[in-house]
Amino acid sequence: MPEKEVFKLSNLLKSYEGKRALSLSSLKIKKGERVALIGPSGAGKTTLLNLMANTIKADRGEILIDGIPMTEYGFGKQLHKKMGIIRQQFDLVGQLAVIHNVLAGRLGEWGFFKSLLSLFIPQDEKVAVKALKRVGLEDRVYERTSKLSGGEQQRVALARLLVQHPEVILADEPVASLDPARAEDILQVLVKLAREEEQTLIASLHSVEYAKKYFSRIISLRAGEIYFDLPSEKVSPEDLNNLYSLKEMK
Ligand SMILES: Nc1ncnc2c1ncn2[C@@H]1O[C@H](COP(=O)(O)OP(=O)(O)OP(=O)(O)O)[C@@H](O)[C@H]1O
Repeated sequence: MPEKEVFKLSNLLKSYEGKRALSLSSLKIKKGERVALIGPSGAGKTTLLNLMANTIKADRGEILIDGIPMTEYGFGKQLHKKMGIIRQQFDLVGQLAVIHNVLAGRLGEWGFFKSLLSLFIPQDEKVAVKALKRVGLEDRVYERTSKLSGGEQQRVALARLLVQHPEVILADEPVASLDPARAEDILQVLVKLAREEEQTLIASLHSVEYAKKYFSRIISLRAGEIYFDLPSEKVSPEDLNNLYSLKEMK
């Protein structure tokens, strides 16, 4: 049986002020794949993730999610159920208790009043506590989020993802702002959770070492185009040298 494609991108073009940021003819990502996006600064990694998350629009081309055009999903609950996003800035509200930030993963499903009520009496508390247990923060549930370290805050963002339980996780530089030990720790948790939940994971990373260690497929971008797209174990030092060399840059 053929494996199911979560993403099928064709003839995509995105420019900013007339300058091409990303152009790709075809890209398919299968359900359950763990894909790392690598490449020099400005190569188009964030642009690609934002297009996949529907937070920006392409100038032309088509994105199919589970065979259905992105445009048919709109910005509603359906897409929220499908995709979760995690960024290096964590996108947490520091003044709120940890539990409220975790339960923000439910906002896409809750109506306005339930969301508002939850700020006073946390709704689905058990679900949030369970998620916090899985990321090792069960003793910080009611603490103010800003009091947590960067690594702990990123774990809160992971617990929020667990509560949201999307089919696909798009992670934009999820560990860039952490020190190397914490970065690896968070990446390990992220990959483990995605594997356990059978989620598709697509993450942009600056560390080639982590890309090779934790991801099965590496897509490299350079100057807005796919430079190579290979199983991790097939990526050679020469591929990487060429990818990051300054000489041939367009
Ligand atoms: N909002 C914007 N307005 C104008 N140009 C933009 C905008 N966002 C991105 N760009 C340009 O598009 C190109 C691709 O940027 P993008 O952020 O996708 O790269 P990246 O690979 O994620 O880089 P980095 O690793 O530094 O985060 C760059 O030339 C960038 O300057």
